[in-house]
Amino acid sequence: MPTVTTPDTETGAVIDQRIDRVVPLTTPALLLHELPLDAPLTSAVLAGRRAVGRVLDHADDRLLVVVGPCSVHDPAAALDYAHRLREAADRHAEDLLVVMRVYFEKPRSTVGWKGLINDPALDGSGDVNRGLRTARALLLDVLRLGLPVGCEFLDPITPQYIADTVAWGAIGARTVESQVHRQLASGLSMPIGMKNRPDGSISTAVDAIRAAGVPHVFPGIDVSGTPAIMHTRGNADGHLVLRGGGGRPNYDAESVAGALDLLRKAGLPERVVLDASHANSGKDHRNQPKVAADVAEQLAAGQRGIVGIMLESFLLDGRQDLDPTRELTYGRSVTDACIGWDTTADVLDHLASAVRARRATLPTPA
Ligand SMILES: O=C[C@H](O)[C@H](O)COP(=O)(O)O
Ligand SMILES: C=C(OP(=O)(O)O)C(=O)O
Repeated sequence: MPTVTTPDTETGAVIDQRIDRVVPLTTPALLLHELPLDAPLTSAVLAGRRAVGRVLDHADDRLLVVVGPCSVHDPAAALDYAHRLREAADRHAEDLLVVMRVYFEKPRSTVGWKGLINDPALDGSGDVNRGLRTARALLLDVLRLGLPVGCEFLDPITPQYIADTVAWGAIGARTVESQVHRQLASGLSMPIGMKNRPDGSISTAVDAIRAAGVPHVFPGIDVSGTPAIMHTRGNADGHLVLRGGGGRPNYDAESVAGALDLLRKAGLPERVVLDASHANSGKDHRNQPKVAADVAEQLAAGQRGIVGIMLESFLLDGRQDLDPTRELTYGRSVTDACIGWDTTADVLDHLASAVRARRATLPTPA
């Protein structure tokens, strides 16, 4: 055995020179014990994942709709939103598979609020223990309402605390090239959407789907919170999410055809989810219905490669700044601008009728 030498830390001059303080983090097992996924909810999550998988595999001709706030900052408002979404999801169940966006981790271009898990008090105090508890409690509440949930996985540790509740996951535009995130996706139990890079590169996301599709070995934590070597099986349900980038949208028919061609050449299933927000809307929420209308037109024309759409939507339209000196407006996003509820309901109606039109283009079974 080689001798393990540790640096001389007697003077405290070697390690943690830029760590201000260290606070104990609860373990995943403790949180799962406190807020368990009971048997009916477990069945609901499994059913949600299967349903998403069937849409991705074209075994179900509905459209996956991942819709909800850009970020959750107020669990009460998110649950209020979930009640409305649940009604709409039921109404459109024949045509749309609605998954609620319940996003707790925000990747920032530079700096900014990093989401409810990181900072549940919205004031920079960073009470991650409270953030994880609040996030998990809300996820269970949304599941109890009967909605599958979707979220972005950003931190490689947090999935052990919440991933059991999630039916659809995303690796975001800023991390899609990261080996850490591709490895993580290879071990996640739900279908994972890989977003194209912020500069518009689609091939990076295609590479990510391929990388996450195979087994990996990497250091992580197990459910007890113990450091562990994770041996993954690979995620066969990886798929591309087009969100625009490099100053250009990529939801249009020509971009979709190009992306499907890229997937085919890479030997991957030809399927895309179109994000109506982010660079596809130029970050202006008023453009999201226009993007959705274009997507609806492509669906009605018979485009089967489009398996889903993402919408950033909340109770009220637009966005507001986090300002400690002012009370926040209830139901309005504190990150990207969202479409409000009434617009969302119209967009869902429009998409559902486009799915029916696409269905009508199918040859009638003999
Ligand atoms: O979806 C949310 C934002 O687009 C993402 O977190 C980046 O935001 P930022 O560019 O404002 O930091
Ligand atoms: C951050 C997000 O998107 P993107 O990674 O496409 O910027 C998001 O969907 O919240």
